[in-house]
Amino acid sequence: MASAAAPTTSSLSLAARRAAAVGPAAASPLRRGGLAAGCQPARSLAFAAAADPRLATHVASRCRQAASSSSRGTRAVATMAKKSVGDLTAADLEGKRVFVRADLNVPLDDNQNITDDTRVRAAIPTIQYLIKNGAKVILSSHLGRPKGVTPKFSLAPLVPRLSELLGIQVTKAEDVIGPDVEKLVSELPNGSVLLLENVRFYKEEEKNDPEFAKKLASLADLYVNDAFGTAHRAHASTEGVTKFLKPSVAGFLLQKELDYLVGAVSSPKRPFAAIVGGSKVSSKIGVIESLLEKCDILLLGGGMIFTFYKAQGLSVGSSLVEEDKLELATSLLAKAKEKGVSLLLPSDVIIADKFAPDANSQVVPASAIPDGWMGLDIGPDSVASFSSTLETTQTVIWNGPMGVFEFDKFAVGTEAIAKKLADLSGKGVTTIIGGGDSVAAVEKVGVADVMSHISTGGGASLELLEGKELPGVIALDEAVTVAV
Ligand SMILES: Nc1ncnc2c1ncn2[C@@H]1O[C@H](COP(=O)(O)OP(=O)(O)O)[C@@H](O)[C@H]1O
Ligand SMILES: O=C(OP(=O)(O)O)[C@H](O)COP(=O)(O)O
Repeated sequence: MASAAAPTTSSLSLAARRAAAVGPAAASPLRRGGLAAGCQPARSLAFAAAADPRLATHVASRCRQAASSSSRGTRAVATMAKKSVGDLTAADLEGKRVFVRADLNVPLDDNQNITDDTRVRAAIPTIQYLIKNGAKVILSSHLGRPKGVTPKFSLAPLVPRLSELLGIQVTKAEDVIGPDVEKLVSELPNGSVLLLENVRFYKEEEKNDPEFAKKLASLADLYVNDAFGTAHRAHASTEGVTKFLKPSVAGFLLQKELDYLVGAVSSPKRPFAAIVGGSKVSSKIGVIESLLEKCDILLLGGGMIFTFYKAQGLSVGSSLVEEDKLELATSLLAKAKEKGVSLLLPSDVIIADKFAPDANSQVVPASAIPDGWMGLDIGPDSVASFSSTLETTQTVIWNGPMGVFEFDKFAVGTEAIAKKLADLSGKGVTTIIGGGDSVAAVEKVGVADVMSHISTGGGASLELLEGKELPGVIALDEAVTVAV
């Protein structure tokens, strides 16, 4: 946009105002804490506003500050901000067929009962907004990784829960495309929902086949992507379809995820601590390197610490070690030093004589792991020092458990960190749980509700934290900015 005057984020303020009109339904059910008060990037501001109307006023004001404080910053708005479903009014939506891609990939038990409905609940605000504005919602998702049509991966078990949460009867199609689906779509009244069958029953979905994407698009007038958990996949229903449907906009859940995982992490309230755990350093290299650019404190736990210990010349017994990553571990330690990041490794560990829930265990200093024993959790001194370090922070992001938390005996460190973050969240610290096993740990402890943000995407959140762009986000329309 060529203008001598600095562009402002007027469109974001508009988004904020429109989001405010959405009402409480637009607030994500996952959101419990407040947004970081630190200077957020403008994209995050827009997303915060749309995802949570309570933030609208704050966001509009922050957007003005961002616009006036830095023309460089506002250029970033123009290139990064995505158009939001909250930008669409009843005039845009009434009677329109809206293709909504959600991530309803929920766990089912042997009787096809949903065992964790988090993703269903997280999808509701966007659908509710569309229904209330008179749209005809064509809802699409995958479930599992079926190879062709597989009855156990049908989306049928989602219908009762969706209907209950939305307060209307959701209709289900037996297919994804084709004449029967087209007929059902043509019969949809305003403010109704048609759930398509598992989009991965067509191999063309994962191949991002343009003809298949075109057929999906032909069902609708416009597109909303709210499938954060699948936004790192360039599939027909997440990326391909945007080439045939305009506008293509972000849903409220997608916005909220980006708000926290990009916004709060890029411009955090400081001190900003990252806790990274999990099994292997190799699967977290990207995220550690990226976080070292942003955080003040990095706490490491989980199986990866033994590669760091060994790189420092300590004996690690039969703990998990990636021999080919010893140099990398050394260079990450050096990078932390160079960046002035305070990197903490556990000072003690809980070791086991075998990898089993009933293994014999003992607590030893990190420097004294005997041969034949393996470290499966961080020890009590480490929990205490990690906790007191976390006390000093204002923003914490956590990805990966501190130990083998699936075994009760070695879940203590992970559970203690989960409780500490819950405690900090209650004191106003922004706490972000970045998907995957850390979410399972937080849920196991029963403190999920108090965290500022719990991501609904494991792989997607990891890619975002690594600084990667997600195809499902990139493909969406840019928010319009205007010069004043
Ligand atoms: N000390 C350890 N030794 C072996 N495995 C571990 C250890 N600590 C944690 N793990 C395992 O790491 C796994 C999670 O790793 P990862 O997939 O990288 O994390 P996330 O899913 O949070 O991204 C868990 O299954 C856990 O049992
Ligand atoms: O569950 C999902 O990802 P996650 O296990 O990384 O959170 C998403 O629904 C994506 O599924 P996929 O990894 O089969 O593409």
